[in-house]
Amino acid sequence: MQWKHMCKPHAFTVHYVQRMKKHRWRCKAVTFWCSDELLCCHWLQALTDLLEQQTWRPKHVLVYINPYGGKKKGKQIYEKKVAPLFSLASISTEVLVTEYANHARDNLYEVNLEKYDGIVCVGGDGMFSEVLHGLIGRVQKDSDVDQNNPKVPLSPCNMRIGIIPAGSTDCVCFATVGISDPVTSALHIILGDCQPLDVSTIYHKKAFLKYSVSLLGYGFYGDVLKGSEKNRWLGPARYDFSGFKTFLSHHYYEGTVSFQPAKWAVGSPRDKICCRSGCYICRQSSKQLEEQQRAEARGLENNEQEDWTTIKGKFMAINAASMSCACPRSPRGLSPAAHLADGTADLILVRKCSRLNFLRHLIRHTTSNSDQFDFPFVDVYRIRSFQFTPKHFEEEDAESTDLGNIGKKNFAQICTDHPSCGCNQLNSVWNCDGETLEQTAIEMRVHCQLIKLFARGIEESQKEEDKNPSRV
Ligand SMILES: Nc1ncnc2c1ncn2[C@@H]1O[C@H](COP(=O)(O)OP(=O)(O)OP(=O)(O)O)[C@@H](O)[C@H]1O
Ligand SMILES: CCCCCCCCCCCCC/C=C/[C@@H](O)[C@H](CO)NC(C)=O
Ligand SMILES: [Ca+2]
Repeated sequence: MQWKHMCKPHAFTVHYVQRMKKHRWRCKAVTFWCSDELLCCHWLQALTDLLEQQTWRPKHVLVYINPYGGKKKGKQIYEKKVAPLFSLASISTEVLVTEYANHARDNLYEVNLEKYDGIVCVGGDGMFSEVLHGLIGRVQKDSDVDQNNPKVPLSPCNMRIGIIPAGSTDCVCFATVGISDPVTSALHIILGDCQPLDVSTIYHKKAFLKYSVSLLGYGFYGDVLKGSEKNRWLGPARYDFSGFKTFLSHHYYEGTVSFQPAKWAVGSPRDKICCRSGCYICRQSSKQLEEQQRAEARGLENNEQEDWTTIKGKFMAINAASMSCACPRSPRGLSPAAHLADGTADLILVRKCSRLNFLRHLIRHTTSNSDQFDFPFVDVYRIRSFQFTPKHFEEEDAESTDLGNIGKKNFAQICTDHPSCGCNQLNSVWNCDGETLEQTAIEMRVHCQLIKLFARGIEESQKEEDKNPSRV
């Protein structure tokens, strides 16, 4: 609210949020005036009191800006579009423009977090991942939890993170707000929205590697990312360029995938029930998971023995999506019915197939509305954890004494399987929320609602509500 000197004697202006098309929000203003000063003051006091009752709204936030993400406009976006809204909403800020990669992550280990009501991250998925690692790591350190020990439950983070999209894909922002738009995201922060989010931990030989909230992808999306890093100068277009090249190279990778299905989960990857604000599936699944964990703690169920499913094969892509992974390039996402806060991920296995078939699958998950899983070479499972071991790793483990032989044997296998393309690529890399992982043999486990964002999930559109009137 703001006092204004106007031609009328007494007036005040109320700024409010207006919903526009496609989940975009804008800030609008309406000015009230009257000739009675006392009445005007009463109104103003009543509104101020109401605002003060909204204790979930942040008052002081810590802002990290990556000046090099996306089109390198992070600083400009923040100064022109976000800072004026924060000041209008009386949110005070401390701003750190990062000077090197991992600056924000390292800073989060040192800073006095008690001073802040939230953290704001201006950048893309990579920058968000930095902040995520800094915050989760810091909370574990403060609560004496060893994040490197896969058996210890992690402490949840109550400090919310807001994402101002200024990257190339901005998948986490898009999938939690419904649009990549800095003003909309700033308004969600100002209103103090809260969206819990699942976080996956990734280990190599039981040693902690990374956290992930969106895509953990091997094969196609690993190769797209690896190729794109060489062409960072192309900005966001580097993904399309690398995507095209990766598609032409048509590699597949051999290995073994084992996973634990999320038996308690309500919903399945092909039920077409998308995660929306106040999602019923997330609420029910997280409740069931809590019950299951209590039973496990009492020793009624032994999760270590619980049935693992194992699939050996040749894969074009292995994608674990902890959320839909919707983004402007894939508006429904890699797994449209995956949920933000249900404690599960959708594991998508795309087995070796022809180029044409792979293209059909790609087109379905990037542009068309048809079911991308409706192919005989694609399988999808809702899981709580999974492991992947590439074929050569299994062999290396078995014959670790004779490395020369393994090299020859693997090269021979690739050449006979792939006579025409002459490829010699044994392994892909993992794409972990847009960062590459060095290790290929990994284990992933989902932690239900480990962090919270300043968001509310994607709001149901009128069309969706008409289709699913009784959902929420
Ligand atoms: N000052 C800096 N100099 C160099 N790199 C930085 C700096 N600050 C952050 N980074 C790193 O830049 C990387 C990419 O940033 P960001 O995610 O913002 O953009 P992007 O990669 O273009 O977008 P997306 O991840 O959405 O595809 C991150 O991994 C982050 O760690
Ligand atoms: C035949 C051409 C195909 C082009 C494919 C282009 C890429 C499509 C992008 C969909 C990605 C959705 C998953 C999001 C992943 C993000 O975590 C990550 C980092 O921002 N982005 C990418 C592209 O890996
Ligand atoms: Ca999930």
